[in-house]
Amino acid sequence: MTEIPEEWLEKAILDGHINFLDYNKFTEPVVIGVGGFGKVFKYEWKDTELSVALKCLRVDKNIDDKTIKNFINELKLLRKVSNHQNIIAFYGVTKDDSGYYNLILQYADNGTLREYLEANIIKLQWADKLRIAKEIGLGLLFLHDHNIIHRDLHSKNILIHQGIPKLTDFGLSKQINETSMTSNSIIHGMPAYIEPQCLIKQG
Ligand SMILES: Nc1ncnc2c1ncn2[C@@H]1O[C@H](COP(=O)(O)OP(=O)(O)OP(=O)(O)O)[C@@H](O)[C@H]1O
Repeated sequence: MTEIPEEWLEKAILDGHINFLDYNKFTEPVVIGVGGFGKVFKYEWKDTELSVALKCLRVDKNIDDKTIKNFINELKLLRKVSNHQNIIAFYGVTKDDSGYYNLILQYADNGTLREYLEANIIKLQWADKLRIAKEIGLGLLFLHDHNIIHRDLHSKNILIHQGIPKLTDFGLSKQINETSMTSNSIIHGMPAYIEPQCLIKQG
């Protein structure tokens, strides 16, 4: 049966599978980035004193089904794995004043790994770099233990919060099961980070 992504989301909220939070719980929006789904804002979450990142799915007439599917895919996978220290925390969804759904994510205060390395390259010791590499590995291991492959891992999809790496951006990720193991040969992700073997096999 074909699943209509937005209907799936509404049903999951209604059935209590996804935490839905009132948009008025979030204050002081600041734009922090723009991604495939739309703008990303930093907000302060009243009641918790946490900063959060709201990732908006801007559904206008130009949006394609693939973008909505990636958004829902990210949400489904985050639900399963976001309780690991090296994966961005996922708190639920909200609907903004324009009626758009937003993912509510932990705010990473040091930005992306790429930005963090650029800003701290002189200060960082080998021990820090090794710890970061090890923690990225732990995040990946946790994904793989849940049969999830990220498929778009690069330095802009790893965020740093208080010096700790957090894997993010699961839009292209995939839950592996027996049927999908053999059937998918499409290449995804940022070209510079794609495993060379994948390109050879395509040739
Ligand atoms: N949780 C977060 N904490 C801090 N900054 C974030 C967070 N999520 C996203 N950002 C910022 O917003 C930018 C865009 O994020 P997003 O994940 O939507 O897009 P992307 O990875 O650039 O694009 P795409 O979704 O198309 O792969 C990031 O590069 C980062 O700078």
